[in-house]
Amino acid sequence: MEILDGKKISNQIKEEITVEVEQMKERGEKVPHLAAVLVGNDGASLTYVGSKVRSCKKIGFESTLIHLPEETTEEDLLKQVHQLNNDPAIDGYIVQLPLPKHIDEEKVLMAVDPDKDVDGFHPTNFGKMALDMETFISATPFGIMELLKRYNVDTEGKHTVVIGRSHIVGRPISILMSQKGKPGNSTVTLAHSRTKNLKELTLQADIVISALGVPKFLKDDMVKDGVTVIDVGITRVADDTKEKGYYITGDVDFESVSKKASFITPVPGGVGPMTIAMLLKNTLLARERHNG
Ligand SMILES: Nc1nc(=O)c2c([nH]1)NC[C@@H]1CN(c3ccc(C(=O)N[C@@H](CCC(=O)O)C(=O)O)cc3)C=[N+]21
Repeated sequence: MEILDGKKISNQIKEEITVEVEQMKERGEKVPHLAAVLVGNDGASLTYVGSKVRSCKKIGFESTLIHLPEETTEEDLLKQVHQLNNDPAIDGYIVQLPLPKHIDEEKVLMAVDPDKDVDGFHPTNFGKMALDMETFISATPFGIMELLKRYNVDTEGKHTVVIGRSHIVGRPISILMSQKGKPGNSTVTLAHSRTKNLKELTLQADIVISALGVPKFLKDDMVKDGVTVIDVGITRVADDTKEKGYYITGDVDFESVSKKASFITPVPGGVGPMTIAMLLKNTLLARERHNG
């Protein structure tokens, strides 16, 4: 069994980006500038956005955090989005999800300039991704593909079962895994909450990608020997004995499933840190495009 060490690989990627940023500086070019918009005070969102900003500092990017109150109106948020679209100093930005209930997420994501959409959530970028065109690929699926690539996990002709059909993980990763390329060329089954024979499917899977958000959902009796398991679920479980008041767990019952797996991602330290690294990678690509 080999651990797909997202923490380690994400640090490698960040080091690679740091070198590129230094070269940009030497050429007298502007360095990448990432902005993040956060509405409200969701604990997990604060952690992620904080971690993105810290990473920017570490690798030499400029960063801007726009923290708006929970009561921000949709209109005001859209104004902020247009401001970012029109600000030549900003290469790319993200609007952290989830947004408060009174704001129409789709409307906001549609307003983001596709050329600055380093999350790859805009329909233009999602469409390009689905059509094998060069574009910003959403950070989480991009991170999973990069992890498989760097560990040389063989996906060619293998059966991949994706659990979860979200727009930001399940749907795009099902497309990427089926595309031509390495990694890729996989036969994909996209399972979700209405799937009836899930266990039957996962037992056939060479690769299981779980993006469900249900702690310890995937058990060892649901997978075959030698399976590759990618755990995208990150759930905070309240626990007073922990310093932070919670612990983090994935969709996978790691202890039992890892005994059968040939490759497996841990939580924390797997897909999460890769997501941040690939967001930075997309921002670097945005800057390179703007530099021409
Ligand atoms: N516009 C937008 N883009 C996103 O990419 C986006 C988003 N909204 N909303 C929420 C999800 C989730 N997400 C994570 C990023 C890093 C970790 C991460 O670094 N996790 C650490 C643990 C961090 C912790 O302590 O909670 C780990 O798995 O090791 C997790 C999850 C990005 N997302």
